[in-house]
Amino acid sequence: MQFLDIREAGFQAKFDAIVERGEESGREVEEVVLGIISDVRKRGDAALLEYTHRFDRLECDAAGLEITGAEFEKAFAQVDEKDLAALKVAVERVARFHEKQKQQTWLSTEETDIMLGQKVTPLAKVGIYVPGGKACYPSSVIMNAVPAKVAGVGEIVMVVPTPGGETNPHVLVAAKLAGVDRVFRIGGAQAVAALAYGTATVPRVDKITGPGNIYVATAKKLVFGQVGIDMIAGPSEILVINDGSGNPVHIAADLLSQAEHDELASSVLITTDRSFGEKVAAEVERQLKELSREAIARKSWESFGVIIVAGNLEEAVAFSNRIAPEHLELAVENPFEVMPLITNAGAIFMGHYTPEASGDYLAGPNHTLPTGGTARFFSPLSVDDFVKKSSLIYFTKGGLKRVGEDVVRIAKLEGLDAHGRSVSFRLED
Ligand SMILES: NC(=O)c1ccc[n+]([C@@H]2O[C@H](COP(=O)([O-])OP(=O)(O)OC[C@H]3O[C@@H](n4cnc5c(N)ncnc54)[C@H](O)[C@@H]3O)[C@@H](O)[C@H]2O)c1
Ligand SMILES: N[C@H](CO)Cc1c[nH]c[nH+]1
Ligand SMILES: [Zn+2]
Repeated sequence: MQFLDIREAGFQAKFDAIVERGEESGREVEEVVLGIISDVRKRGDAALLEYTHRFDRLECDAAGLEITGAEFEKAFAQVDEKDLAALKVAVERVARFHEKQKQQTWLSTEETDIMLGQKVTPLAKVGIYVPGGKACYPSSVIMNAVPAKVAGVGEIVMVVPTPGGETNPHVLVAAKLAGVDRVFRIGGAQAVAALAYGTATVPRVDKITGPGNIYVATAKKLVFGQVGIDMIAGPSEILVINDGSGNPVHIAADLLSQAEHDELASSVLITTDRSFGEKVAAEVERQLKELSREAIARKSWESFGVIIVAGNLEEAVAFSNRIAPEHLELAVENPFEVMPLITNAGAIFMGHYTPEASGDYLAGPNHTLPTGGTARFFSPLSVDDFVKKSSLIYFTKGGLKRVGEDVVRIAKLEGLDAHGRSVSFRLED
């Protein structure tokens, strides 16, 4: 972990290194992932099975890649009643939030002789990636499938790695509750390639959404164009802005909540109070020892954990905006005063009683969020990701007469005669 002060010599260089976190290793991963994608594209199921064996230690034939009805039934029998109820609460709250995002087809009749609008069409087939390498994520099933369902997607195909062939029953139950149509036990870059290009067993989809580790995030970036993608949602990140108020025990727990996801996860605290920062640093050390995933969280904290002491809240906000974190906690006295100053963040958690984990599971907004500074231009996963829009244009004869001459004029400016004639012929009618 690095403990930095904005006023210390060399701060800027150290800060820039934080912002550029992982760029070097990113290039190496890209080479590996490119190889996997082109292999799956060329050899289909045969390559998919080989990589699944190599990375997930799962040996089966192509038919064995799809989860069967009997496996879903077994999963429901294994799940505790209270756990099932909690998953249902999450589905219900996430659905209620995403219902508000739904957009309708519209036609404007502002002009009596011209009608303009937008037709909203759900995607026919989407692939949702549910991570499963180092942890199981029933919550990611819900966060991806529910908005797809709300949007009216025709078919939802889910992929999830099952290391050692262990299928997590909560993941399967969540898939059923959220309305997933088919589930394949594959993961990593090979699963993304299979969904992008299709194999004899795995259907090709129109868009791939969902979070994953650096291999998954890189694969999605590389297949973009062949298939739609939602965003780059890679290793988790949290940044906490603090003004000295609140409880260091809580903030340490919040920082570790993201560190425990992945050795590549990053946790940053920017505080205006040095002694608060020191207390959080000590508390993180104490809490690390209590975690079942201590090894992962410790590696992440040692490599990408940072505590920064800022001169004031404005300074803290400016640095946060440059980092553009996936999750931003405003652990300050008046979060609603700070929130308008935030320009780059995937999700903003406000106040001392809104731990980031509330959003991971069931607050309602999506937990699939942009990472690696991409919150500068990406938004959280939403219903919008599962629809496409077509423009609607209708001219009456009068409408064309009213604006047609200007069309002809602009066509002339571009030297495109046929364009102009397609209008002028009609004007002569
Ligand atoms: N940004 C978000 O919205 C969000 C949400 C949830 C989780 N996450 C992140 O998702 C990730 C989940 O990671 P995970 O590892 O548990 O599961 P994962 O499913 O993302 O990755 C597992 C797969 O990675 C591939 N892989 C692992 N090592 C490899 C190697 N050396 N070469 C090639 N491929 C390799 C394998 O194919 C394996 O199946 C974490 O980084 C977590 O922070 C992000
Ligand atoms: N924090 C993750 C997004 O970066 C989402 C998640 C799922 N389960 C727990 N956390
Ligand atoms: Zn989390």
